[in-house]
Amino acid sequence: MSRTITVKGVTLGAGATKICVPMVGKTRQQLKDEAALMTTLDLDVVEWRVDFFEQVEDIAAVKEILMQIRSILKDIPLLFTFRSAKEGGEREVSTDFYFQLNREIATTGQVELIDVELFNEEQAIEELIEVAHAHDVFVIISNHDFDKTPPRDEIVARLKRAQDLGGDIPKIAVMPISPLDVLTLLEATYRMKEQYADRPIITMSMAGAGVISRIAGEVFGSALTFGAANKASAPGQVAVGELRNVLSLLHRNL
Ligand SMILES: O=C1C[C@@](O)(C(=O)O)C[C@@H](O)[C@@H]1O
Repeated sequence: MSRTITVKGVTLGAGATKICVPMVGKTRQQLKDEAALMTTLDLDVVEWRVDFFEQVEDIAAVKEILMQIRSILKDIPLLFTFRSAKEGGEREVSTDFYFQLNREIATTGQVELIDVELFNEEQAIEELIEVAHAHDVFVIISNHDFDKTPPRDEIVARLKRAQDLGGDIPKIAVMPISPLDVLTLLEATYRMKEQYADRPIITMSMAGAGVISRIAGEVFGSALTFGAANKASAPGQVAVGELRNVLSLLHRNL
């Protein structure tokens, strides 16, 4: 497995931490406007958080607007994410629908990456990865804890599990209760990167105290950070322009 992943000319896992900005529109019009806004920002990857879309349960409608988003974004790499309510997203759907949606989108040729949540049946995840890879789509395997920060070794274990399942990019987002929790996340990130990871990983500690983790990725080993345009998709995301300045500052001094 390669230590870096390159999508449409953007390399994750080498150099400065890259920036991903989520689109959180509810309606078709909002999504089209948001996609146009994305093309004006200094970002590397766009995430479509499809759980915000009011017609998400209609796969044909999702595909139709996806084509339009794709044509507006042109060559910007696109990550497709349905974030379930239990992991901080906007809604819950059946597991069958969740996998069907991801499977169908992975085969459209319109997205470069999909996000699949780790806490699902192993076989279903492996089957989805197979379909995605057959269509040259990379798979992020993610986990989110909006209530707390698990112990360091548990964070590392989840990232390892995502790697062992065959995810191209293991990812975890956790909530700090105290600033020490942010250190726990950073230490877990560094450990994973140094001792186990053979591919890029993404980690973040959320909310205000966690902001430091969203900018320090290049130091500790997180390949991608999420910044906000109009509306954040999770607590602690900083504005994309400011984010680039700080990431560049760190990069120049490393
Ligand atoms: O998983 C993540 C990370 C995130 O939760 C964050 O904390 O920045 C934001 C989500 O949109 C994305 O899917």
